[in-house]
Amino acid sequence: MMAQYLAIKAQHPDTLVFYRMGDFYELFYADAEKAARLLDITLTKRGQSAGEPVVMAGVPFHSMEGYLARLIRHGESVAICEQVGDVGASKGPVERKVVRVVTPGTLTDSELLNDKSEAILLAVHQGSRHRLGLAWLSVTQGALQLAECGADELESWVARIAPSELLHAVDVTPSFAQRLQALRRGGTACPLTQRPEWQFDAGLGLRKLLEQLNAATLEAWRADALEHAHAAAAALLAYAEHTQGRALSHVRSLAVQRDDELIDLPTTTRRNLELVQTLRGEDAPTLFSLLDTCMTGMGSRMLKDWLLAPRRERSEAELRLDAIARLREGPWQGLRGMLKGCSDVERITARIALRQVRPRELVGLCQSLEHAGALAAQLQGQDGLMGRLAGDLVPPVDCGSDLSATLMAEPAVLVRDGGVIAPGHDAELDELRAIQDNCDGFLLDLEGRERARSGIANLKVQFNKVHGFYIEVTQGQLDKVPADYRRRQTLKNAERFITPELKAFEDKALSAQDRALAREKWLYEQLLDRLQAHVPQLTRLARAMAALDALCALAERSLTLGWCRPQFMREPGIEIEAGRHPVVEARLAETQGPPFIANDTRLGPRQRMQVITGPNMGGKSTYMRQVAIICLLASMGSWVPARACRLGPLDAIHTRIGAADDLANAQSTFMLEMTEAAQILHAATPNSLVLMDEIGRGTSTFDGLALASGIAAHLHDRTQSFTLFATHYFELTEFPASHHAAVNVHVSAAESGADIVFLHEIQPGPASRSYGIQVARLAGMPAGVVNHARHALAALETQQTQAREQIDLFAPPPQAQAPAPSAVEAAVAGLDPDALSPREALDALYALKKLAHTGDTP
Ligand SMILES: Nc1ncnc2c1ncn2[C@@H]1O[C@H](COP(=O)(O)OP(=O)(O)OP(=O)(O)O)[C@@H](O)[C@H]1O
Repeated sequence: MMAQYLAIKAQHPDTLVFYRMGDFYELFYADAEKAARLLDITLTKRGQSAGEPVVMAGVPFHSMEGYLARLIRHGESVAICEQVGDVGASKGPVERKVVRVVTPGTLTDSELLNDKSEAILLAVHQGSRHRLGLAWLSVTQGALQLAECGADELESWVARIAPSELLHAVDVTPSFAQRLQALRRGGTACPLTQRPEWQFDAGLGLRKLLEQLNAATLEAWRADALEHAHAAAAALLAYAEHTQGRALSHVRSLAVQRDDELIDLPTTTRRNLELVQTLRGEDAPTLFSLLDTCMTGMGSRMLKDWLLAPRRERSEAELRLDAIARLREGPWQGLRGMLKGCSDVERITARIALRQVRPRELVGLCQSLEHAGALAAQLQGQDGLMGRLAGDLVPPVDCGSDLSATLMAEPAVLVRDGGVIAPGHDAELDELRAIQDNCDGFLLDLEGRERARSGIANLKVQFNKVHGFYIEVTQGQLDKVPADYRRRQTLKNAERFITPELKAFEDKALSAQDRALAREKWLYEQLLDRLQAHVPQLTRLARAMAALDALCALAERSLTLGWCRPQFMREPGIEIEAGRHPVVEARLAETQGPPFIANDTRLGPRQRMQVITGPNMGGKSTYMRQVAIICLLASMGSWVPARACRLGPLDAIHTRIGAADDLANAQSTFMLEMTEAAQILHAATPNSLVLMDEIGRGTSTFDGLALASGIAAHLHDRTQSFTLFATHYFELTEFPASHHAAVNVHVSAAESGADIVFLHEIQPGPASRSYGIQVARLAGMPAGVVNHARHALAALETQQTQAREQIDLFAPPPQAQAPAPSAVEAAVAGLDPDALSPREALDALYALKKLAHTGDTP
């Protein structure tokens, strides 16, 4: 057995092998030690192999899911090795095989997956000339995606794709290896899995893609020239198939992502805007947690996808806005009622294709198909997006009826336990089940008949596990035993017999159970075969259901939270009337705090930059974020928290807000701040929205102020992005005076005695002062400290007014002075070749040579 185990283990060196032995999965040696540590299970030693005791640890097969989930969370992969041969069929151990490999990126079990997010497997291929090929896939979604990018863009792509596992070739260049390690350290950490180099082969990838999509060329997807991505796809598909132990017949769609098609949302932006995670790394309250009132997991996943990958092109967003407008008018509540009981059709469909689906999931699918039919009927006659969804929601013909006719209404959890196939579906199964059910009746009947035949009144027909069925006759009655009784066993006071009739019954009854189980398994496989044909249509249906769910959630949000429909315009600009920050507003409402104060925003070609000043706690960050969030919501096709909103073209949202020390990457707060700012200055365009919050505060005042002014000038003059620039440097309020497209605004505050009241209103003009000391007082700073600070402030202010010298922070730097000519240059300039004799020319040449050598004047 150990030889068999070691042979299997050799094929899965980096994976924990769960080796099935009876009711347990056992792990051996290093695997056992690792599992014992991660799962807190007992390590034992048994027997000997090659002279050493065998170290092992096991988990019961029926609670495997829980253990698997914990291992996957630790980034481990597990190969599940089952007994596939018949016990006792051959000599030696039962044949065993790895039936599938569970890895973080290829999970399909509903118990192991988070229903609000996808497990995504990403393969990255290092191509030539610093280009990378990317291919990714969610096995449960069955949608392949390809992209190519520059090597330095890897991090932002990985952040956007958010993979659960990343594949790369064993041999990569040192610089690429460094990038991969940086990913591991960064916020986008995911397990890295190495695959053999030869699996990243472009030709192989192209062939596999064509096969998968059943197409002759990839032109229709504009993917035919993406060689690096083909290479990544080759490794991706090979690995996914390897883990599932079969081909992925449900993977039939392909999309190519080009970085100029999506609105760029760098990692920092996702983090700073708290789109799906708070700054502390929690799931709520975030923009997504506020938006997500979906009824199904697949709806939530689609909504998240819309939020994180908004398109620059607006036609799809317009369709969604139209659909939300329709839903608001009436049907959203009814539709949500129908969506409520629906199962995760998307994941169930993938599990059908992978033949891993469980009976109860299919019953769930059957009910969901009824709902889908009802939803389709409700949407009948609509045009636009809703019409498209209505078409896709029509269930495949006969699929539901087949499921309901084949399966019991409440089947057992696992097919191998039996009790899954409905009575009346299969005559043979019914007969086998009848034998089991009729057992008691038959025995009573036989007992009666035998008593009458033999005249033995206390004769009993019984069953035990060791001896099977028998007729028991007590000692005193043995002389009445009929001639066809055969002795089976002798006890002290009785004899046990068997008759040909009882023997025949025994054979039938005992085998009936096994045969019924085998028959059920076979019938279930037949059902799976029939369902394969419906997989493409079920996939479309699932996507439509998810989209409808997401749209209904957005319609509900827009009504409940009082949002408006945004308008897109061709001209550049961001115009928001009475905009609000939805998450801050919701939190204030929850805590019964003061109402949220709405603010207007008007940015356009003539007014591209707002320099925002005002007290701490005044609401600067909230205001800036709300503008970004409103732009993002509009771009994904959602209504927005405002009274009106008009939005011009948008290609990116960049943010530089606050600074958390990135100790893991050994970057100081200031270094990080400057790195992020530099990235923005390089990447932003006139169609980008840039939020800069208190840039420069991480260093000394003069350095900080000088840098902040330089950055503001660059954004204004060079990149010309739409910029919200919040600052505590009052000096920067002079910026708009010399920069035509910049204006001052401030968040208002009022003083009442020594206290300060925040009005949270954005008003034109610069703030008059900063109120830092009042805010500190509000925060509970000891009176002594506040008093000290007041005096110090007064002293500093007087000193500054006296010493103040008018410095023009924003004047362009003087041209660097042209360097003085070198000694050689000066000597050459003094020569007139026409006036030199050959001898003088030769002398001059020697002199120059010497000069160049010593740097001396001749
Ligand atoms: N428009 C608003 N209406 C009501 N309350 C608001 C508004 N804006 C901000 N607030 C409240 O004020 C708090 C502080 O806001 P915010 O963090 O935006 O201030 P800030 O000016 O950026 O402060 P700092 O300069 O210290 O970073 C918020 O948590 C919120 O509770």
